[in-house]
Amino acid sequence: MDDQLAVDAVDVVKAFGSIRAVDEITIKVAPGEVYGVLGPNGAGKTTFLRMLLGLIRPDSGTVRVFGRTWAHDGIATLDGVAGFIESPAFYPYLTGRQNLEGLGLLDGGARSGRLDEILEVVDLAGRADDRVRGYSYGMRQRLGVAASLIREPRLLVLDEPANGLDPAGIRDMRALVKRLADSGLTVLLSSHHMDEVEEICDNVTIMRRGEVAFHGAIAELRAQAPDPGYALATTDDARALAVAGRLPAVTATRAPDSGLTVTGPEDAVSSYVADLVRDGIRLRAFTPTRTPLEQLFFMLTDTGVRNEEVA
Ligand SMILES: Nc1ncnc2c1ncn2[C@@H]1O[C@H](COP(=O)(O)OP(=O)(O)OP(=O)(O)O)[C@@H](O)[C@H]1O
Repeated sequence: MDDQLAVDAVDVVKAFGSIRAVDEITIKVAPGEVYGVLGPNGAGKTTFLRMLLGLIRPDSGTVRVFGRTWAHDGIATLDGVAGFIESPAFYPYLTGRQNLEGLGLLDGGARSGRLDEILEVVDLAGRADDRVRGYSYGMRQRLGVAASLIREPRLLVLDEPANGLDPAGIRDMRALVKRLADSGLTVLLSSHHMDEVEEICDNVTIMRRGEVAFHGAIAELRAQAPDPGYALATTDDARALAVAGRLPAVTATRAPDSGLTVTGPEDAVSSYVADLVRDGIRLRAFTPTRTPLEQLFFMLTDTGVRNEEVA
């Protein structure tokens, strides 16, 4: 049964000196799913992905990819696996297509028409004959995905593919991963931003200092998320606090600098705002702080929980 899994990593440990970068991690990825490995800087995501790509070996535990292990199958473990760690490197003075042709030759030559298909999928067909020197960072990242696709993998491993991209670049990368998943490819990607993965991943593992802080479906994670939080500034914050005191579902506290931090279910917060307006208190600012999922992510990974009262 487990041979059917794209990734079946069990109790994997990897230490660098005294640092247990990956500490008994178990991750199982079914074929065809998009799986997210999330965590703040230094959580161990890249170390785990490097083990999947065969760049380093685990100290203990087993990493099976489509049923194969390094101990038993050696280099064949990587059949059907492709991806990149950090940013891919290309020859800037060659075009995107020439770079892919060169990489294709290293792999024994891509089949005829394959490069055109790939360039279409990564949305670079119109720029394929421009030099990479003129590509945006987002285009280079997509060319990196294109390079991985030459080998016609069944599993694509991407380390923080949206890192360093602007919002449009993030949107394009997300759309690309969705297209690849729709074509049946299994994708395992890492990220340190909840909002990058929540729309595209079926399941996630959230890592904290090498260990699993959460493991399961995004829907399950949503169910555990706290109420949303808002930054509020009014013409009379003292009275606004008093109004909140009358509403059991809403919590308002003074923010460290100025204004108030308000948390509560969306409906209750809407009623609170209506009460403020009715009492003649005007709003100067009312902005969401973090989405509930982001808030949960920060709580699970102990990284800078700003709104303690949400916990
Ligand atoms: N080759 C190495 N030698 C020594 N320590 C390492 C090595 N690779 C990783 N580490 C350490 O292992 C821990 C996990 O690092 P890793 O790069 O896997 O985290 P990450 O979650 O990918 O973080 P980031 O988002 O910053 O890439 C860190 O403390 C890191 O300093």
